[in-house]
Amino acid sequence: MKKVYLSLGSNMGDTRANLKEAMDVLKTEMEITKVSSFYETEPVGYTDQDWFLNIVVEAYTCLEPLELLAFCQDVENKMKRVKTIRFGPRNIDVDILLYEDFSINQEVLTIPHPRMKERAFVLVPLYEIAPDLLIGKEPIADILKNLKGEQVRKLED
Ligand SMILES: Nc1ncnc2c1ncn2[C@@H]1O[C@H](COP(=O)(O)OP(=O)(O)OP(=O)(O)O)[C@@H](O)[C@H]1O
Ligand SMILES: Nc1nc2c(c(=O)[nH]1)N=C(CO)CN2
Repeated sequence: MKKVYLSLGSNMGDTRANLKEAMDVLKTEMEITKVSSFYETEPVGYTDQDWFLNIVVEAYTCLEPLELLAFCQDVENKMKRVKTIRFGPRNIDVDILLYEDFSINQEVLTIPHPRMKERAFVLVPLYEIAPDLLIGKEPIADILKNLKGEQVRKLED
């Protein structure tokens, strides 16, 4: 089993229900061992849209990296992903952040996720569940300290 971190986001429809449904489908191929709090987050990339609800999960899976990518896309397809423009509104988005200490740099799959170090909506929930994590060789705490990211608000349970 390989340890992975995934980012889930939604800003259309019942966003909390969408994230929960995505986790239920993910559980068919992985054991989810940690789930961050839910965070309301300012949109990044394309700002004229509703705030997102984001979480990060830690999970263990037998899927190889490209199988995991295809499975994340299956989850989105199963939920009939509505997606408009790049970085725009969507009912569900499932991205691979990290896969053990594996790295790959292809257009179809880049790990670590190519934009994760600039995104508070990824780093803040990730830090909550994995404060000692290294991203590449850098401690997540150091990356977060220097981040001038978008606003994120942790929701209480
Ligand atoms: N680590 C990764 N996780 C998920 N998709 C990836 C990853 N690396 C590359 N991709 C590729 O990115 C493509 C676009 O993914 P997607 O539609 O989710 O982008 P986006 O959500 O608009 O932007 P972003 O990736 O910045 O969140 C996918 O088809 C996939 O092949
Ligand atoms: N706050 C926030 N902004 C985003 C998000 C997301 O999940 N949260 N996903 C995007 C997909 O490209 C683009 N912008």
